[in-house]
Amino acid sequence: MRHALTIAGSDPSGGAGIQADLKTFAAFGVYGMSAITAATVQNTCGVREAQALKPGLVAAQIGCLFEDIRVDAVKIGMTADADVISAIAGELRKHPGVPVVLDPVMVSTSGHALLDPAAVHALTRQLLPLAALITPNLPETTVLTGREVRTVEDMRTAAVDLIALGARAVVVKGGHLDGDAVDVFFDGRDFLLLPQPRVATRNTHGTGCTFSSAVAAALANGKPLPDAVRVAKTYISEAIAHAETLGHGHGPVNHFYAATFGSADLL
Ligand SMILES: Nc1ncnc2c1ncn2[C@@H]1O[C@H](COP(=O)(O)OP(=O)(O)O)[C@@H](O)[C@H]1O
Ligand SMILES: Cc1ncc(COP(=O)(O)OP(=O)(O)O)c(N)n1
Repeated sequence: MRHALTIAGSDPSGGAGIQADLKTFAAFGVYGMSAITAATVQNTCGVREAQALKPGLVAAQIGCLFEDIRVDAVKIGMTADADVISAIAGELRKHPGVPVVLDPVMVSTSGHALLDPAAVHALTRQLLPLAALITPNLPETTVLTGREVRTVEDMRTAAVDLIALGARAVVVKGGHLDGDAVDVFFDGRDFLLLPQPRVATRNTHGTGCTFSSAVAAALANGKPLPDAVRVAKTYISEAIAHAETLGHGHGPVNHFYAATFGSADLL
């Protein structure tokens, strides 16, 4: 069995953050571990509060897992602030062979900051170079590149900018586009467009977390990066298409459906 580690914030409602990541790892038959960066108070209606853990505690969680259990892939989600980012980078630099998927989580759908805006520089300088793949959504791509991104053509241009910034490969996610949900993969050489019809649903809580942890799980299972991205896109598309309404706001996606009746290519 392969093993993956998520370094992310906790979502007590179970739709996003480490809870979504661990559900995704299980769907891919991957043993999941977690290092918590922050506690949030949130439900399907939004994030009310978030508090970062002490950086030393974040580093200690990561360190003690690597000491004990082989880690085949890492996913990074909410990093909260610059000190936590330095702590994560310090630990991951000790394990350069492990593929890292960085989801540069900045703001929740409900508009609550999940990353101190002053920490964007630390994220770009310290975490981006460690990542095999980064997976920004459109607003995060704008923050990282300074470029307004509205169309698939803008996404391609921004992907080139992100490689120039030091990313090894990127998926610019198109969940915030008008029209189809097209994601753009670029590894500095080849582009891969991942189109899917937009599902008309409110239940999109945790879609970015689920997508990035699906890529990490597929990498842990030994898939090459482009295949990992393709299977992750299939997984999130199935999980969104079959999401059931839960709570009063944006409900979670359906991991059970995607794992059981979705792509046969997860393992
Ligand atoms: N309504 C939707 N229908 C189909 N796919 C979607 C929908 N919303 C998001 N996606 C897909 O979910 C994944 C996460 O994208 P996005 O919502 O942009 O991330 P984030 O949650 O980080 O904002 C991407 O693959 C995106 O294309
Ligand atoms: C703890 C925690 N981490 C990340 C998010 C954001 O989740 P994401 O999948 O990027 O998008 P939305 O759910 O905000 O659409 C979160 N809410 N909580």
